[in-house]
Amino acid sequence: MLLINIKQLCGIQPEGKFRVEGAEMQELPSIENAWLKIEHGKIADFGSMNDLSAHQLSSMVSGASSELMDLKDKLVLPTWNDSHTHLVFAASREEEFLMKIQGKTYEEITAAGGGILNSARKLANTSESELYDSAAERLQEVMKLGTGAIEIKSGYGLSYEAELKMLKVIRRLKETFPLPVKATFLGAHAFPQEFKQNQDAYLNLLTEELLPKIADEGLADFIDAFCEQNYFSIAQTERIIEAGAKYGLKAKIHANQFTNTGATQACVRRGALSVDHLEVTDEAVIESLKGASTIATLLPSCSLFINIPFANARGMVDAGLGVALASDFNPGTTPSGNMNLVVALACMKMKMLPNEAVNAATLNGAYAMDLASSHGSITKGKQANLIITKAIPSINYMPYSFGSNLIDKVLINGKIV
Ligand SMILES: N=CN[C@@H](CCC(=O)O)C(=O)O
Ligand SMILES: [Zn+2]
Repeated sequence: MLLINIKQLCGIQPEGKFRVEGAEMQELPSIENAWLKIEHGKIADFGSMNDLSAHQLSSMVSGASSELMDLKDKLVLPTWNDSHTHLVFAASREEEFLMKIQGKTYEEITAAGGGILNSARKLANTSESELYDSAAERLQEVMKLGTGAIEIKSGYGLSYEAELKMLKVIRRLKETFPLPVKATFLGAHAFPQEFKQNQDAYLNLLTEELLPKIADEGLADFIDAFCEQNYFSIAQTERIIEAGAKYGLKAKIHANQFTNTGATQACVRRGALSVDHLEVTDEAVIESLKGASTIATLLPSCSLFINIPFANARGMVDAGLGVALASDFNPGTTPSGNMNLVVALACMKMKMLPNEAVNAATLNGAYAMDLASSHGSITKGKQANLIITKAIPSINYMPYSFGSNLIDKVLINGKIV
């Protein structure tokens, strides 16, 4: 396939560049009036139309005659890489939405029988095939909205059987969809009612029974815990991280969503791949991330939906950190997997410049899923997972015109989805 007359080819990075940080995030290296060639699902080559002689162009075009796209006035960029979702769930929770509109907080809704345990009750009575069908529908929808790689967590099972059921659904999504799907084991999402007074027994179930089984069947790529007051303490989270590490699972941890009690610092010390949320932070949190391999993953749609602070993206990037953006798609705090909205919110509510937000949602999102060697930028040899926009004036127009769908086509491995 050959794409020609691309108004702007955005997000070009050299091989070996796996994330962008600090001031570098403002750069979105691009070529105007570009071409790009796809072979075997990968980016084979690209360049400026201006550097092609008429002869070179005509021989390239005749070689690619089967699939030639003339993209005058359209932009091409890497697909969004959504590194934090809970896309497998049994049912929506719009009853909680009404409580929220009436002024109840997330904690109050949870205390009234909502929250994660509400989703777990619903999932316990839903079959694997029903779960697969609804998740597949959501995944198809977000792919069309530009998502070209995704992480999906368990965590609405909270029992031996139901956690495995969720992870098997994710495995089937991996097998049936063309985009990379990374599975994260989030058994430590909330304590089931029967373990509330015996938390150690639940941790034993997770680390001594479930983890060996999950590792044996290759059902997870990462491990996660909800490190928060009334959920998992720092010590419990550390135990989860260490247990995962024994089986080669890197940690991606829910941290600093509602309180700032040292969760991020503990995860950085233990070499987590990412710390996610970070709505409530201070200078010490930012300081702990400097020079770390751990990336901060920010979820602005969650802040919008449950009305909590937006993460201090500006402070983080100005301090030299790299940040990733993700959707947090889940039925409770973020019933949307639309990464275009995430990018727009990052600009409107977190003071990120459009170039920074695009980098955060593409290359840095890939980094947060260990996918940056194959995804996240326009680089020869990477997978041709690309967004082709409609005719728009500039990349800035994407977050600016936040209510419109500006995507014309999405290519995954060079094929239109
Ligand atoms: N904070 C923890 N987990 C989810 C919400 C889970 C739920 O309410 O169902 C989140 O990332 O926001
Ligand atoms: Zn989450």
